[in-house]
Amino acid sequence: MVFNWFRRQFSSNEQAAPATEEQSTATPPVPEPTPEEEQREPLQDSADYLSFAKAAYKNIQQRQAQTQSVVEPAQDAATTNEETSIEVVESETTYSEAETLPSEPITTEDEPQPSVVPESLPSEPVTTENELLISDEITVTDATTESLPFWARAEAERQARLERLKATAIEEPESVSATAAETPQVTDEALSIPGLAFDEGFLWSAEILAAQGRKPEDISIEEITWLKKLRQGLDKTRRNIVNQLKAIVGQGPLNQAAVLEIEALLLQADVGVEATDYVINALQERIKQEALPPEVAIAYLKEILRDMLDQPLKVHKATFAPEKDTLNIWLMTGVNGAGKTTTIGKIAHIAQKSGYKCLIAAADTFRAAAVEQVKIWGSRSGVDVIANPGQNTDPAAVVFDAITAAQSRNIELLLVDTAGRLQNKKNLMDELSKIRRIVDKKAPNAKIESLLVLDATLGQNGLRQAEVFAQAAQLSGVVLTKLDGTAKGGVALAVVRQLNLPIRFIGAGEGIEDLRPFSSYEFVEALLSS
Ligand SMILES: Nc1nc2c(ncn2[C@@H]2O[C@H](COP(=O)(O)OP(=O)(O)OP(=O)(O)O)[C@@H](O)[C@H]2O)c(=O)[nH]1
Repeated sequence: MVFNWFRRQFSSNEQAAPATEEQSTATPPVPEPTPEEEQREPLQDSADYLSFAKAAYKNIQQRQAQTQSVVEPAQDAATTNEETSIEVVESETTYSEAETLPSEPITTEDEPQPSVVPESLPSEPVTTENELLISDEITVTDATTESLPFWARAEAERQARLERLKATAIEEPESVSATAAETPQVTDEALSIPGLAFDEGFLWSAEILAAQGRKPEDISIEEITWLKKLRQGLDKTRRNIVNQLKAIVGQGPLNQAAVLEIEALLLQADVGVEATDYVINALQERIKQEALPPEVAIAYLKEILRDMLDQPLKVHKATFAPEKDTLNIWLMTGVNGAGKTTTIGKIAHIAQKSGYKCLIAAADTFRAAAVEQVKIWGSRSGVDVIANPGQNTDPAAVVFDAITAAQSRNIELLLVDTAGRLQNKKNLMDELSKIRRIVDKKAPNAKIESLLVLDATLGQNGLRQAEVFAQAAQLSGVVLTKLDGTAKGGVALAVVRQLNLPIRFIGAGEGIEDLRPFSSYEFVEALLSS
């Protein structure tokens, strides 16, 4: 099964067979609600959301069952970090701008087949009739929960819902299982697909996807897994600011004193002065018009944060995906330790799984260890690496060889790991602009992107570094890494506000699956969710 992360669309025909070029080319961009979806009544209350989650869960179970019957279970090497054998092409070119560039392509081995990795498969056969027998109606919250502020009430309702889920076992209708009589009493385990429990995280993730107009049958296990990881990754930030924020907002109509408390909280979360001023001014403008009850205040705050995160998309293109059947070259910049190499491995992994032919250029030749590290990530993601064996060799030569190899192999996405040292701005700028000149000369028709990899745990310090790169590298976006490692996830707002660059991907863990395309809606919901 190919899930195209860059398009966030899971089309049923891909389910039948690995996505072909045409299918994955045909997959529509990130799901804008279709006309019928726009007409569809938005889900109203938690009963709707529960039905949606139940339908989504059942669909995932059915897809797993179909996959199980078609494909032998296969370990996803990338997720078990087993290293698959890949080709490391040693590039011998020495390159100076004075010389004419060598023309003949490098001889290449057969392209290793991209690993189509079926998802991990459930153990027990699952049938289509399996119904999660959960009472659809949600019991009206009792008096105790009524007295809670709205966000705590939602939590209490969710807990009640979860208890209800646990209390109602799945009963296999007689027709479904010949051995129904011997079927042991269904326990909690039946409520979960291996690796995907029907739990609070699932319900929250399904709600987020439903609110974006998705249909239950479109929900994929990959998206649910990522949303759960994103929310978990933002736990530190949420605990740090959100509970205080909701306590402030929950006291009643938002007033001037509360707004000042919010200002202190945002600064504490590394949102930065510029972004904080923007949020506070927007809130103050709004409370001049009307006193905001808690749930309205939180909803309005979410809207302000989303608008701020989407601001750069007025200048930069909204969707960020490699163009199919053409050479895309993504230059990855950032200081050492920001997570560049890890990010290259993660992007290579989702590119492979999304049906793109990918190649990596190890052009950060300053440290031999950095080249070795890129090779390790290449083997984890099953993507070949073009590297130069020499110590401290010319990065431009590696880029040249990598483009030659990419062109001869019809590669669609070439990821270039560039130097990250900030020894001084001039050297950095010279090196990056030289690489850019080669790319423009050697691959004039390629789609070029230049991404800054930024360590979220550095907070405002990271931003000062980012400003140097922003001048040197003609950046078209940011990859924000280590969100799981900081209580200052607010730095995402500062990045966007101060650099006016869109966040394109976020990293929330050291594993190869811990990076996904950025969605402002999902980020803000994970940040402010109860
Ligand atoms: N917790 C967490 N750790 C991360 C994340 N991304 C990268 N790391 C870790 O950060 C450290 C640095 O990552 P690298 O990819 O080596 O950083 P780099 O920018 O390539 O640094 P150099 O290799 O020195 O150029 C490694 O230990 C990674 O495992 C993330 O999203 N979360």
